[in-house]
Amino acid sequence: MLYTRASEAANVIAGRAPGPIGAGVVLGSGLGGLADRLSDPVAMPYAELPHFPMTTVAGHPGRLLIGGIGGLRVAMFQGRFHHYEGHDLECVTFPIRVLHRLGVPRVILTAATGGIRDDLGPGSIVCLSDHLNLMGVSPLRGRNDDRLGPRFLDLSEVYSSRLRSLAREEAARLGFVLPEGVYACMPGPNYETPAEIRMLRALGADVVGMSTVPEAIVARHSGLEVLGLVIVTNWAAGISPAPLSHAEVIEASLAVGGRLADLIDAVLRRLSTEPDAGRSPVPVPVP
Ligand SMILES: O=P(O)(O)O[C@@H]1C[C@H](O)[C@@H](CO)O1
Ligand code: HPA
Repeated sequence: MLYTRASEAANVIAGRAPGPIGAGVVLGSGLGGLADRLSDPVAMPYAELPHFPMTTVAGHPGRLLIGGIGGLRVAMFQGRFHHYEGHDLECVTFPIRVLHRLGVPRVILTAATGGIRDDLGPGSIVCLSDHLNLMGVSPLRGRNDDRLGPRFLDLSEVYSSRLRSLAREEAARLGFVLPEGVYACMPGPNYETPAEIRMLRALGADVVGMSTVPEAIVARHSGLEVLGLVIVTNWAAGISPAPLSHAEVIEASLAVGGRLADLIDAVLRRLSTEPDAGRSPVPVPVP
């Protein structure tokens, strides 16, 4: 059962890195370098954690690091699972269920994306205001376990307006404007066609990717606050003058990753000053 598996993984993690954790961060393609900001990190390869699958995509090393950033203990997933790798969405979102069982109150989701809106070219950092789930399935499909969250979940505000304005303020302090945008989640692994990008633009999408949305839905199901910060690594298909490639995505992520790391670092330091910063000495023992 998912609840039991997530609890077992949480128990092992809490045993190896005891103490409350104030935030989780999921690092997207080529963004793993953010983990270098952690002080005194404890590294746990996914292979050493119960029920974790293996990552298979370049730029997703596959380990969990727990360490400090400005007074806050943070759990960083250096590598995520994607639906297109063949994992079902329960598996893709397992790290979020584990954060919930660890009692972590919020998660920052990061990703590489293609830019659709005219002002969101390569190198842009975008704060997600909403999403379009075009994967064709919800990660909440199947029997609901009420211990994990409600059957029918309200998604009126997936991406916390409180965290969004905090991120905007911290970006301004760092000297740049943080635009907001709507993320369209496509199934992948192929990139989109130019006709699909025209469709996504007409639907109101600003950036496009192949992840993040299942994690965001499960995080809300679990009662976590969500902040989505993505980088634009390329113009989307049909807008880009050249064919798209994952090598280009990784290269662009590495180029902008430092600025995104500065922003996330600043947001986490700011959160560390909040009264509930290091919530919850769980995990709850497996029943
Ligand atoms: O894990 P993210 O969403 O950052 O990875 C993006 C989407 C695909 O996995 C890959 C395409 O280049 O990068
Ligand atoms: O153009 C893209 N499309 C989908 N996913 C992506 N991830 C990075 N760039 C893209």
